[in-house]
Amino acid sequence: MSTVVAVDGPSGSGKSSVSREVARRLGLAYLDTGAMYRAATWWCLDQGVPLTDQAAVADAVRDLPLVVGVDPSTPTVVVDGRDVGVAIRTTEISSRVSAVATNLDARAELGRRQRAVIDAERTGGWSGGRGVVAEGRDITTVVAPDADVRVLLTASEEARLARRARELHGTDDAAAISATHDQVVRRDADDSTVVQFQVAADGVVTVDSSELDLEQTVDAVLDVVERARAARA
Ligand SMILES: Nc1ncnc2c1ncn2[C@@H]1O[C@H](COP(=O)(O)OP(=O)(O)OP(=O)(O)O)[C@@H](O)[C@H]1O
Ligand SMILES: Nc1ccn([C@H]2C[C@H](O)[C@@H](COP(=O)(O)O)O2)c(=O)n1
Repeated sequence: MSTVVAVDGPSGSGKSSVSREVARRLGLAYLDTGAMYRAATWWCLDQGVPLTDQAAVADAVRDLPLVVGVDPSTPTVVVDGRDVGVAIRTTEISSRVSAVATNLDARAELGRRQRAVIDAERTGGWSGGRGVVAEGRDITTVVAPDADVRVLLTASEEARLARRARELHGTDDAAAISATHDQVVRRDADDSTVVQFQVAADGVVTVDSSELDLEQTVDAVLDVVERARAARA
């Protein structure tokens, strides 16, 4: 029986690192939906589409030539034949991606593609139909509300800022925290105007990683999956 695991949460809560490792350990596919929003943003900029032009962004996203690879050991993001795995992680993309993420037509198109990937992995696909861990902001609520396991991965703002600062600047001193504010707090505030990922919806299990390290957080999510599987058996 295949398993679909949906993970949402704010920036820096650990969704990507934790979901990828959970997928790897369970032999499931891994879908990073934030990477799709980032790829769409990269494409708009590459094509000279002004991010302030909502209709033009929606058109560009509808035609986005995107292929995502869902092997958790080597997830890939390819746009128009170009590997953009590194390019979509730049500060410029991080600071501009909310313009695409708050475009409702772009959300509809990317959500449709995400559902197609999840359905393919549920029934066949990369891991032979064993399932998928899909993470983002609206997977538990909009994209896959019917997932077998739904998790909201949270952490305090303080913990999330410190993690991102260490990742980007190698330190979590005051200057690094200040430089990270836009990528975590401002971005979440903008994204929250169109999607709810701060509070767990009904039936969604909250895992708070504020006081956990990465390994402990992976174990906590694996525990939620195991309990859901046991309840299903
Ligand atoms: N429980 C944890 N304890 C300490 N560090 C963690 C923990 N979880 C993740 N990290 C680290 O925090 C950073 C952010 O994690 P990650 O990119 O997985 O977050 P995210 O929720 O996917 O963020 P975003 O939505 O902005 O992409 C990474 O450097 C990661 O290694
Ligand atoms: N399901 C999703 C996934 C992502 N987003 C938005 C929110 C972020 O600003 C952006 C990039 O995500 P990240 O790579 O930082 O997780 O994409 C969304 O709105 N819905």
